[in-house]
Amino acid sequence: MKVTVVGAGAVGASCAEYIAIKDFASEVVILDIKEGYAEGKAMDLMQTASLNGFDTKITGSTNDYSKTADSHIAVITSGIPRKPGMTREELIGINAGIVKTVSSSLLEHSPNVIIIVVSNPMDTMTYLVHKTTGLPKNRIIGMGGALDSARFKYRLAEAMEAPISDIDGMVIGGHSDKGMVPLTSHATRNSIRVSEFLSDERLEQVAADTKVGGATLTGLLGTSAWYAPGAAVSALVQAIACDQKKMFPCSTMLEGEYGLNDICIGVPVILGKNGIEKIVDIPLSDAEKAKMQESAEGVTKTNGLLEL
Ligand SMILES: NC(=O)c1ccc[n+]([C@@H]2O[C@H](COP(=O)([O-])OP(=O)(O)OC[C@H]3O[C@@H](n4cnc5c(N)ncnc54)[C@H](O)[C@@H]3O)[C@@H](O)[C@H]2O)c1
Ligand SMILES: O=C(O)C[C@H](O)C(=O)O
Repeated sequence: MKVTVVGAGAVGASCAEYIAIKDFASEVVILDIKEGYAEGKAMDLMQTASLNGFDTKITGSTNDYSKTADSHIAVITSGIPRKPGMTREELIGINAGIVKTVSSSLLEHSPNVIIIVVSNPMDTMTYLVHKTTGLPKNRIIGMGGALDSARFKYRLAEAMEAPISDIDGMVIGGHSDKGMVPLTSHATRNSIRVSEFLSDERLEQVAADTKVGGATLTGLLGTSAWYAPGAAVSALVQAIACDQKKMFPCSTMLEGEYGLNDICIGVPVILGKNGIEKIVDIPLSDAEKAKMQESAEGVTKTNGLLEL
């Protein structure tokens, strides 16, 4: 199983590291446009192999896509991250051009590849890859919901003073400060609804903190986060590579599901060897439906900025 990670920056390197440590891929190619950068990251990571006990071969490439040939899965992390005070949507001007060029270069050398889009604004970048590559929808996956759900579980565990392994919960909707829809009424601690443990006010605070999870970290770090994003991407890559049939919220092209059409937005999907093998269309409460609709309007507005 060969995996390519485009962008050797913070998220790309973190994701390559987690993939290697889990040791399920035979090869990870990291590619970056910056001369020598991907080669350097690959060499540094390879020098952790004997310490961390993995056999995955990691190689680097300065913009030479022939080295990515016949990849099964490719992750696009190339592009600029936001700075404190910015929204993800503000990145569209630079990142759209990068994502368009990168996806077409990947496909030249790996016509059967499954693409995971990470660059922001992620839902719109996922839509762009659909519109410009014409790939079947199961092979284009936007990563956002897996990360947002991990942050939701972190905030729930914090509020309940519970171990995170006790918590289950999911965030759907757009991967944006305003567009996320944490499914608070479905979240549980060992199958008991979290509303049994937390007041409505505390749950609202958890949801609010979850939605600005990325912005909070950007404020603290001066650039956006990478450990949890890298871990979230590696979980999706593993689900596909190992045909796990695991469910994650991912940005996918909707054709009527959740009452939405011609939009990529986060909903639960089953991931296996074919990429997105099923969209799980769960019933939402009226309040959740309204939030999902509002989120979709935000994503559609950003999609309107694309030059297609
Ligand atoms: N979807 C998510 O949940 C999520 C999470 C975290 C970050 N992100 C996004 O991921 C992107 C990367 O974030 P980061 O922190 O790793 O940024 P970074 O600046 O650390 O790394 C980006 C890398 O992309 C490279 N690059 C730029 N243009 C390229 C091209 N045409 N081809 C190949 N490489 C190119 C740069 O040289 C750089 O090394 C940002 O857009 C960020 O907003 C998304
Ligand atoms: O917050 C960002 O801009 C990066 C990413 O989307 C995140 O949620 O960490």
